[in-house]
Amino acid sequence: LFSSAASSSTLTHGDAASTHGDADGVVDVNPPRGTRDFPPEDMRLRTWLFDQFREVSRLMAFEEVDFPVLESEALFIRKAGEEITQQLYNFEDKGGRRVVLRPEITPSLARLVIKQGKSVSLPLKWFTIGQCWRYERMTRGRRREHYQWNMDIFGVPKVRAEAELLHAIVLLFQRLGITSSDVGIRVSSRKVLQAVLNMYYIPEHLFTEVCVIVDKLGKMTREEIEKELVSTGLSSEAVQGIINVLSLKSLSKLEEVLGSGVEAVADLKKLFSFAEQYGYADWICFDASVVRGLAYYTGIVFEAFDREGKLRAICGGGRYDRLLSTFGSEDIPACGFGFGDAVIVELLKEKGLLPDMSRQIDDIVFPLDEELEGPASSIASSLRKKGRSVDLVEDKRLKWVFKHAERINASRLILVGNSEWERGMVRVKILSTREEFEVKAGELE
Ligand SMILES: CC(=O)Nc1cnc2ccccc2c1
Repeated sequence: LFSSAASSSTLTHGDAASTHGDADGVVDVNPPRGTRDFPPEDMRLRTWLFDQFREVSRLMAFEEVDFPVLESEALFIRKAGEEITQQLYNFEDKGGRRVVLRPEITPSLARLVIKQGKSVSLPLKWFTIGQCWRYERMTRGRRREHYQWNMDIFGVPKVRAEAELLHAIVLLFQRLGITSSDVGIRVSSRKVLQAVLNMYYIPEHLFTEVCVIVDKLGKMTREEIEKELVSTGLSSEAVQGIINVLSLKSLSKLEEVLGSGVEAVADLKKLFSFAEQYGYADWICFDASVVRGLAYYTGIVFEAFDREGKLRAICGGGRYDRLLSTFGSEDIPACGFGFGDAVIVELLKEKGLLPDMSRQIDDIVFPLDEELEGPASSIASSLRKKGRSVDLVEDKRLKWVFKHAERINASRLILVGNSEWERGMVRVKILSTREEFEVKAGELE
């Protein structure tokens, strides 16, 4: 989905002195820094991907919802030091209101659930595909926007909700031709970290902060993580305890460390047994280092990764049972995931799985001279009413039309010529077989 907006091409107006644009009247044709245009070919790929998101949402019986990209800043002010809240695309509008271009979707979902209040019956299964924004100093040249598919379940406290979400993710990968040898999904629970902090009598209020720090494992060295953890006031033995547990990759080892009967272990065991029943067990693996970087997760968390380790996380999510109370409402148990539009396309390119994105049109209708433009239009109109996509072409030489027909993969070329039209006929050329014949204009379909 990357459009080649690299060159700083500029558009010169006919009248260089045009009023809008820069001093010398030229307009920069590139979109704002960190954003993309979607010219037709890129848009066909994006539409194809979003159609896959929609089809999986339909299979899972989720309902589509939507929200403004613009939200109150208050929805995203959190104190846990997450990267996403330190890069808010925020500003003050002309009414003096603090607003943001949303960096994520979940808070908007929570807002709507609260707003709908008593009028919705639980469980709710909602999905949306929406653009999200961040404002980064351009030092890193990264994108400032991307599109995310979000699937969320409200009102199901047990891990069968997470099992449903994982099924949606696996269904999506399978639809794209990705297998469990290409991609895995690391699964853990924040209750693992909670249990460790309890073992070291660490106060509850440090939990979220520790999660955000630990999420940087893999992006920062172990020493840096330890330093950050110590700076929150943790004892060095607590830090060692955390680091050790986070390196665990087997549930039985985890049970040895945390003891049996710990909720985290029970949840994960149940989830892995559900995975067997769904038939996606070979897609998931326990990995205690998965915590995800969002402050509000409270339970199971997961992220999909490419097994070659070349790319960033493909998608991720988890349980967030306490988010609504941070907005002053009664809590409703919830879990969900976000699936971005960028990494998945890089993966498809890597695996040679990008679909053929060429155009396809049913018919080209072409009047062979000017006074036949009227009849050509009536033919185009009747074909379109029958559901045929018609490209009505005029003011072109026949040679161009044949080239154009190939370029847009037209199935038929319908030529409206004088000699045929006088007899109420048109000439039809089937472009795949080259066969050509005359048809009564009224019998075209
Ligand atoms: C790979 C990519 O484009 N990431 C990306 C791009 N824009 C964002 C904007 C908001 C939040 C996360 C974002 C993440």
